[in-house]
Amino acid sequence: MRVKICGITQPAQGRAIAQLGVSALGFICVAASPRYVAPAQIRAIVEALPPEALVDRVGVFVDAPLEEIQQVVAIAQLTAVQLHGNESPDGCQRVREALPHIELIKALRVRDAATLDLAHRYAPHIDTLLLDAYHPHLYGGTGATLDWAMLRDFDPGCPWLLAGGLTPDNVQHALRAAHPYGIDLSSGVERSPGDKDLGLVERLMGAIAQLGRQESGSTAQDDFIGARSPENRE
Ligand SMILES: O=C(O)c1ccccc1N[C@@H]1O[C@H](COP(=O)(O)O)[C@@H](O)[C@H]1O
Repeated sequence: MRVKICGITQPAQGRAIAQLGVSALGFICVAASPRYVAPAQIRAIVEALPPEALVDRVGVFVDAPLEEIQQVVAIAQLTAVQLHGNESPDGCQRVREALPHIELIKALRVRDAATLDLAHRYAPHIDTLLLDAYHPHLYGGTGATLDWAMLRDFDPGCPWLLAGGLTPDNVQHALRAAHPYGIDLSSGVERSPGDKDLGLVERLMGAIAQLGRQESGSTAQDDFIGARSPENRE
């Protein structure tokens, strides 16, 4: 199970969260968000990560120009880009061609079942799909949940991440209902926007490991936690 914790703003918290065994850290590159971090600050967080922590570094953008995305990737040493706005499949393809070695994640904000039908149009142009809850005024980090039952058989044709209002308390319920290859959390593991609660991240990892043990009948958590970006582009 790939676990991405998004909205990291502080080097010490990025480092501590990486040491808890998450697969990816997310950085909000959207100036209007209370979780915004400037590229130089992301770089400082990345440089503070323990060298042994193999953690993906994801920049989150909303309808940003390609040149801006390229600049931030270079300055901040990102390994992945998450497009969280109204980017089209063609727009995703342009980012993919400009940044061929960077994982491309496209977020769809799910308003109803019709949004899920769009997924197949994106799959050929991206590495990973992410489903977040729809909010009329905000792009993300809202804490609103999806209808997980609707996602029971969801298969977009590429790996997908479940986001939207996940917490240590509801993650097992969500993962029994839907079957993503990974999850993404922001507000469910923080004290206030951008200030992560390490205790909640620890509880989250415990809840996922417990579910993995229950489902496999094993005592090892490694099979269930820790997958990094999909190697599906060769
Ligand atoms: O977190 C933000 O402020 C944000 C701003 C703009 C686009 C995306 C943003 N966050 C993404 O929101 C989802 C889920 O958040 P939550 O767990 O419901 O709080 C996650 O994918 C973040 O990357």
